[in-house]
Amino acid sequence: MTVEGTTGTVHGGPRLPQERRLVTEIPGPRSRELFARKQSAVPPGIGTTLPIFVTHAGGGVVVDVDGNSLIDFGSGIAVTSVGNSAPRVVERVQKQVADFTHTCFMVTPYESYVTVCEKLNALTPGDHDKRTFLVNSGAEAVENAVKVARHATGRPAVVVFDHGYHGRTLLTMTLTAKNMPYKDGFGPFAPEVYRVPLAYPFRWPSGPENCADEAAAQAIDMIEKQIGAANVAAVVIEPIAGEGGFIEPARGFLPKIAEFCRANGIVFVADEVQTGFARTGHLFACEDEGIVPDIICTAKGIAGGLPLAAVTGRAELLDSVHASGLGGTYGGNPLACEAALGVLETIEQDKLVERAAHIGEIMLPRLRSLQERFGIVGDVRGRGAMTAIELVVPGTKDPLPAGPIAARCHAEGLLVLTAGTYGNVLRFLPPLVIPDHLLEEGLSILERAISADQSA
Ligand SMILES: Cc1ncc(COP(=O)(O)O)c(CNCCCC(=O)O)c1O
Repeated sequence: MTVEGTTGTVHGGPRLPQERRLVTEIPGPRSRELFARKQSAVPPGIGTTLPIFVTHAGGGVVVDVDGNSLIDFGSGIAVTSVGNSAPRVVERVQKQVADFTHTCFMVTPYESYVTVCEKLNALTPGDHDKRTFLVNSGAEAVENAVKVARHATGRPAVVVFDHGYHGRTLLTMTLTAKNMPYKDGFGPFAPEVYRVPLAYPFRWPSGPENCADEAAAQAIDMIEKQIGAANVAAVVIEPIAGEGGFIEPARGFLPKIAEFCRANGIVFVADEVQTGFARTGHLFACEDEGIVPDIICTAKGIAGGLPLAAVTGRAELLDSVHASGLGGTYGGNPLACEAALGVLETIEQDKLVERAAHIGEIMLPRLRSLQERFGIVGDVRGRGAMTAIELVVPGTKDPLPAGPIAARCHAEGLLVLTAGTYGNVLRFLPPLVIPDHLLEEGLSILERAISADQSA
């Protein structure tokens, strides 16, 4: 079956009508009832971007309990890249769930775990000998990457960057930059974590042209003078900062940092939890500047919604850990492993890397036209199906909250997410299988939301 607007034949394809359909206000009455129950059962610390309660999802839409069909520009935060309930994922998981649901790979292993690791060892950047092990979340993957780096190097320090996001566990919360909502009140934090500047072109003081060289020089100087390069186990960086605001580091920055790590025996850890698995128009975002990380952490898009994450790295690093020094009960659950195999098949057979690049070719020009028309659009950035606009007071770099425009989009049936250290970024993460007509319709809703905001 070919889904209109895709670059290939989408296996099976979404079973839901690929349309925006509003039959009530957003959220509708049934969702409002359910939200009241949520408020009585779930603490408010678990936030809600858009309080519609979902019953179905697939292709480029989510359908709620009131019968509304909304355009999905969120993918569950960059997770359902191959589409919700993607056919190959469903087929594999349905068979697996009827065979066995869990044995704990450390107790009695099973083939699918090994197959996933073999594929990640082959597909991730670099042709060196690699090993992979599987965990349950992005934070757990980053935690374990740091454990391995410290164990392999015998060094304590970890270097991260302004605007970085790495998770909500004690260590990954410490690695994360933004205080509210991620860190406030949860200290004391983990020791031996140090933060250096990120090459943020839009906000670099001397302008984007000098950003890569100056930011790299400042970061390296801080490492050498304040930490000591010989004390650093790992540098952890996102090839595109996700929660921090879809910041593409100025070109040249990542290669300089990677070279510094190589020259000083520092483990370069690429956190591709949000950028991985075709999202940016490459299978992995590191490929864009030819970066070969020593360790790469992946999650989100890896298993189409099933909880899975992976740590893939140089064999000599991962093999340095003593027997049973790594692990966890559920890591590499068989259902999630089958889902991951379905995802990898779908990415390859439905040419979703090319599809992501195509989505970027549609979205970025439209976002740049918004920048030309509306002064509040201060920056347009991103790659493939991971793009964003940063909102500012016209003529300044002063942040404008993205929430009100996101709310206008939600009311019109477009699910969009915000991001950014300053809460002023609208980010766009559509499923890679979204049909072109829904992309176009979603962009038109965004344009109307910005225009209405300007008129308000
Ligand atoms: C780069 C990068 N590394 C690590 C993580 C953490 O991945 P987990 O699977 O959420 O633990 C993320 C998760 N990003 C979404 C966070 C949602 C929220 O908690 O508000 C990421 O983007």
